[in-house]
Amino acid sequence: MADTRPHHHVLLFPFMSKGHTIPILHLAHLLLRRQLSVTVVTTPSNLPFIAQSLPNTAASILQIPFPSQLDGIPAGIESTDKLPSMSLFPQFALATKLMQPDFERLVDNLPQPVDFMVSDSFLWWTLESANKFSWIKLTKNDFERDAGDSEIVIKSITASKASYGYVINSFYELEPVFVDSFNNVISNGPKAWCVGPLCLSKSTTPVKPDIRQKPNWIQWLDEKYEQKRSVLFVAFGSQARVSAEQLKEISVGLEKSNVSFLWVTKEKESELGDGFEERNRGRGIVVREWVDQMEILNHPSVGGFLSHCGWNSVLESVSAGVPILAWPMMAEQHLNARMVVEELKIGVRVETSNGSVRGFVQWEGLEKNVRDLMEGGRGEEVKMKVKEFSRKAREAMELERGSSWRTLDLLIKEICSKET
Ligand SMILES: O=c1ccn([C@@H]2O[C@H](COP(=O)(O)OP(=O)(O)O[C@H]3O[C@H](CO)[C@@H](O)[C@H](O)[C@H]3O)[C@@H](O)[C@H]2O)c(=O)[nH]1
Repeated sequence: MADTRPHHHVLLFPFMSKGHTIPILHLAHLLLRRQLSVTVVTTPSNLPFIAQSLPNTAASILQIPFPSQLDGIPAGIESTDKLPSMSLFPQFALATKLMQPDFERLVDNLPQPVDFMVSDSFLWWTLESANKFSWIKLTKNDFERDAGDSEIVIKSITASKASYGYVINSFYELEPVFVDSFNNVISNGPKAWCVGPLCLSKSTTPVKPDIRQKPNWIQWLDEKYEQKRSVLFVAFGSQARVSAEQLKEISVGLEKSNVSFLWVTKEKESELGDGFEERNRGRGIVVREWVDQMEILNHPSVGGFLSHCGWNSVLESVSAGVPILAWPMMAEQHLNARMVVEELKIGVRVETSNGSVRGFVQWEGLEKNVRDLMEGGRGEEVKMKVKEFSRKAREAMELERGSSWRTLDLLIKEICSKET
């Protein structure tokens, strides 16, 4: 007999920041593949990005307005990567609380009851909403070291600690010691559930053949592959802002290194140094559009990643088996970089002129580090190690057998059996 039980319904509410939204959308794919009903809540300007990331799926995407007339936040900005300055981040995050009445109204009117919600700890107030509806809330654990004891961090941590569990975008085999000690020693409350890397969440069986025109940077990478050139991919995520002085050092360092590079940046040519692109034509390419970073990292010509160590970028590089040149800039990226270089040994770290982890990076040091990664030296060692973790990442996500797949199954089972 056909199974006529209603599918469990999950509500996802990503924070309005690309680096926070993307992994939750990957989680949506994993839930949809298990036949769960998925509803994603967002704001009008963020809706197209979400819809584009969940094409041809049964997910429903609902919107609530983003608060207007906020002090210091220009009208129309609904995502942190569009903020004129990252110093406005706390105001932006705190303002999301104004969405609470609309959010609760939306939930009240959903056609299907919600079994559980996964939201972001920066939307700390959703825990309060969840409790009003007697829900169980899951959050991801994200400590912002730089933010110290700011109001938003305190709210976020308080809500996380009171949640049912932490959905962690990682896999057990990447950091078993940390997962075990967190679950068995550190946390006497919510447990960490490693269900990633979420960037590997989509089924590998293509639904239909890829008939799109390849973007010009992928065609460029194809050429480099034919020329047997190994390419350094350079990208600093969706939020990090690099100072004008630092940009110049990067462009000089890349130019002097003689290494092929693909640099994704929003900066104009004048910021990188006049004539930079012309002088490096053939050897390097600068891309100012939104790219498919996973597609680039998985291209066979990409041999290294100069990264700010945003956690998504780290996991994407691990999944693709690409070693990292770690240049942490803000938030928890310094911790991630230590993990990459010192614990996992899948990357090297950029040298700063004064030896401090937050110091200025001069082109001479960068040139040396780039060569070290791309032309042997430490490169070979870290390359072998990252390939090993890439294999383990894929195994963790294997249908029904992988550790992350099974962890998510267990989590769903545990929550859905509790509420009856
Ligand atoms: O042109 C682009 C630019 C970015 N990305 C994607 O955007 C995401 C960027 O995420 P991440 O590498 O984590 O960087 P941030 O956006 O800077 O991430 C923020 O959120 C992360 C997760 O909480 C934190 O680890 C970081 O410190 C914080 O800066 C990744 O999935 C990239 O693949 C693209 O696909 N195309």
